[in-house]
Amino acid sequence: MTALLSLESVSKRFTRRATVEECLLSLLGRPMPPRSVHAVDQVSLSIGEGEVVGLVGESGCGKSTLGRIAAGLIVPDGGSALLDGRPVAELRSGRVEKRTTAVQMVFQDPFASLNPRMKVGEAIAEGPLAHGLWPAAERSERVAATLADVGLDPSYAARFPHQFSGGQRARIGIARALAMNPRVVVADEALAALDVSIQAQVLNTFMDLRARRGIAWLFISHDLGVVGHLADRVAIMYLGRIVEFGPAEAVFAAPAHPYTRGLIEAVPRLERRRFGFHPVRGEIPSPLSPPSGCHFHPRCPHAVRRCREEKPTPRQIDTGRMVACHFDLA
Ligand SMILES: Nc1ncnc2c1ncn2[C@@H]1O[C@H](COP(=O)(O)OP(=O)(O)OP(=O)(O)O)[C@@H](O)[C@H]1O
Repeated sequence: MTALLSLESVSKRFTRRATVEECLLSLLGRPMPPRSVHAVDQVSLSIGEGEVVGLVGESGCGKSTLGRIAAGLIVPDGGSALLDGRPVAELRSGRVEKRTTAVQMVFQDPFASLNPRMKVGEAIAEGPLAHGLWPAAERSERVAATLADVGLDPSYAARFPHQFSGGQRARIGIARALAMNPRVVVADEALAALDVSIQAQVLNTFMDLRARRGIAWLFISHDLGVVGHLADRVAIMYLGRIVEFGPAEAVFAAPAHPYTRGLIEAVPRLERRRFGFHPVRGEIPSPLSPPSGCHFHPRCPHAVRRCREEKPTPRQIDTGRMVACHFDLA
């Protein structure tokens, strides 16, 4: 499949300020803890037209940062994010000056960014009117059609944010993104706050939209079970790096990375045979001081000395499948 959106070896570091306590302790001779986080470390990923790619990993592994780079909201320190071969964001003095409207983002709580006094119809129309994507005269019809697209009654346009349930809010978040007529939507934990039954309904909306509108999705979640229902291909991320990537069915049927195996073992809802893999043990290490070599080695049941010393180079194991592990664990 030809890539519509491609991330090519993108990296992003964040530096935080030292706290007052850290400064005082350093005056007393205590070493300063690291202040720089390598949130995304040379990640390459592509999404084809109308494709759903799931991006999975534990909290803090860099999923949101990667999603924001894909949407042009964050400038990577290195590498590039391209839509149809063109940068998703134009920069001036290292800051985003202009970004494409063709990649939109949906967040876990889309209402956090909404003015509580603004009617939902106004909130949906705000972006497309500002970008000249809708003729002002067609505003009401366009809002109504967008609400209908996500399974909501067009009369909801006149209501205020607080009048909606969690599932409806999630749909309105999707509607705001759809109003921009995107080719790719980055959904960042868009279902995480919802009850399981509501999640299933909103998932159906995603699938329906994909079938009708041919939109590609980068679907970010810590929940492999949810991603398993939706994604064509899946990327597994661990401490800033993609450790496994491939067609979702193939990855779930025969996961090649010990971390993927551990995640699958931990998902009760996946209606798959149990593999007898080791569940992921221990806590995710601090991204401020990640382990040497393969970042996963302290939690890996197969780790040997080489894993502590050498960063695994991603390698192809099958058509369209990649794993970053020194060993063939099959
Ligand atoms: N603006 C920022 N400034 C400083 N550090 C940041 C910033 N944004 C993210 N980070 C750090 O980068 C790392 C990756 O964060 P990110 O939010 O991308 O991970 P995530 O996998 O999406 O986590 P979660 O699921 O908890 O949102 C974390 O250590 C986080 O603390």
